[in-house]
Amino acid sequence: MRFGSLVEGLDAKPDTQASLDVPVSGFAIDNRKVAPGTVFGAFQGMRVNGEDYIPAAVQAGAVAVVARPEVRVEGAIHIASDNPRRLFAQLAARYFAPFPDVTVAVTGTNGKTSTVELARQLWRMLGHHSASIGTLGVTTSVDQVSTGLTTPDIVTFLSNMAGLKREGITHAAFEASSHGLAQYRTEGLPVSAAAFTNLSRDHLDYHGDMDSYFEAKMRLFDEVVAPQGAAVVWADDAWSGKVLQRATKRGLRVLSVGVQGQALRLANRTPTQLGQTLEVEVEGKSYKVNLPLIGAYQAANALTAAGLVIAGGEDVARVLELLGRVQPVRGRLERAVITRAGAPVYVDYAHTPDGLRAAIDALRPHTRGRLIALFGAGGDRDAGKRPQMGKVAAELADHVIVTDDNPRSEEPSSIRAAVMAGAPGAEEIGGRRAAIAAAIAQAGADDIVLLAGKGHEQGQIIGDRVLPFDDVTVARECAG
Ligand SMILES: CC(=O)N[C@H]1[C@@H](OP(=O)(O)OP(=O)(O)OC[C@H]2O[C@@H](n3ccc(=O)[nH]c3=O)[C@H](O)[C@@H]2O)O[C@H](CO)[C@@H](O)[C@@H]1O[C@H](C)C(=O)N[C@@H](C)C(=O)N[C@H](CCC(=O)O)C(=O)O
Ligand SMILES: Nc1ncnc2c1ncn2[C@@H]1O[C@H](COP(=O)(O)OP(=O)(O)OP(=O)(O)O)[C@@H](O)[C@H]1O
Ligand SMILES: N[C@H](CCC[C@H](N)C(=O)O)C(=O)O
Ligand SMILES: [Mg+2]
Repeated sequence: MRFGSLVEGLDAKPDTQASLDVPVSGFAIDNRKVAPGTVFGAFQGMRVNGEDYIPAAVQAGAVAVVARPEVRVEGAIHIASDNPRRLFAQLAARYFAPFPDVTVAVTGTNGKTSTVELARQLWRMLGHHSASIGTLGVTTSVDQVSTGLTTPDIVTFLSNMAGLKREGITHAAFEASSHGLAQYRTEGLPVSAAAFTNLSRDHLDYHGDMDSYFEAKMRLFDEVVAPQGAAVVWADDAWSGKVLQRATKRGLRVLSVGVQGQALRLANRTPTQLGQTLEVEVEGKSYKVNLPLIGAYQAANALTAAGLVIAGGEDVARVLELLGRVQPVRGRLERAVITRAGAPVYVDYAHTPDGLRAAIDALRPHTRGRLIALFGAGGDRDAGKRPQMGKVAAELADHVIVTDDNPRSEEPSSIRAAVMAGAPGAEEIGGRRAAIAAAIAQAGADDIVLLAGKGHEQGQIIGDRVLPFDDVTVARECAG
């Protein structure tokens, strides 16, 4: 592919008279990944300034550099833009195309992974070749490959999407995290529908305040989803009204979902032993759904996923019926083991105050005795959420154990202290294995144990080392 054809028609200003007729062999945002023929995106980051690596990228063979107009580029074409991340995404998308025919995105503080995974499963049961991209990696019905981040960088994202298309995937759902949206990591390809799950405290270390965090997420509806696209909005969140306004203003086809939803109205929800029964009203008709997942939050994610699939033209009755056959999502209210005493141990990815509330609320109807909640808070992440997580747990659980969850570069005991400050009466046990062992030893026959915060994660990040750690395995070992 020639660079000139990639730039054609885009609002891009090559500041050179040199020929644009050069072959392009790839795209990179990290100079260490530049090979001869690469287009390099030079962006100002949080940690370092990618513009400083332009000479190294050119040295390594970059043929063009996408960067701000004021930046100096020598020895390669300079494609200048005031928003280089966006332009880079547009160029890269042209290079990597084609993509799966139907692509949908999910944003929100909690529920993205569950929603994209359930959408993938629904499509598969409808007979489509489907995939999801997010925290669990790239998932198809035959494969799961981890990418490290929820929203991978733009080059990984677009090349993964193109790779899926080559494998025959026609339907793909991806998570759009607020970091990813702010950094244009998931742009360029046509997105036919976007969903909003909820908004609550997280990531304020990066976004500053809730309004900026909300705005970052709204780029999905304002800019990323296609102009003729659909917005699926969980209607029962405090921020939903604002999202609905934005989506309507953009002229999107709006499907609101939930107790206050108009398109899919949740008229009733009754927990059963292994799941829940939902009564859903659509265009005046009532449908009964036997969802084999527990928890109000998973009902919300399941209906949001159904909304995305229905927005793509699938039959309502069929989609709602298929919700009765979905599989659990890895690490989201996953039952790891039943202890010798008879207490079920659940692993969940709750890592925010709201997530913890949702996880505890989900388990409460299934608890006859005490609900024992164990969790920690991540290091080098939003510190303000720590006492709030403590407070939610202390209020809603019968016993709280505060332990470690990826301390990263921080001192584990100070993270625990910050959580403990919000959780009067909690027990502090450093070292996650010892804490899990203690929780399991304390649980009686009627009790239930919640291990929150790590879900599917396979490691404990201490300093810059990742030690193998899996809550499900450790729970089984401690219960054995
Ligand atoms: C805060 C954050 O989101 N950082 C991500 C972001 O960094 P950044 O743009 O600020 O980049 P930077 O490291 O300052 O570097 C600036 C530029 O210089 C380039 N560079 C850098 C060094 C070098 O030697 N050569 C070079 O070219 C980099 O590729 C980058 O383009 O872009 C980098 C490249 O893609 C990511 O690796 C990095 O993720 C870091 C590791 C991270 O921990 N991110 C987390 C917070 C994250 O993104 N989480 C979200 C949300 C999870 C959730 O939903 O809860 C996620 O989507 O996973
Ligand atoms: N709809 C929801 N409402 C409230 N809490 C939820 C909801 N969905 C999930 N949660 C809580 O958040 C946790 C993470 O869920 P999930 O992985 O689906 O979210 P996510 O948005 O992908 O998270 P991340 O930001 O880490 O990628 C769950 O384990 C649960 O505790
Ligand atoms: N995607 C989230 C996951 C947090 C999970 C928790 N285990 C932690 O490490 O804080 C983040 O990077 O903030
Ligand atoms: Mg996720």
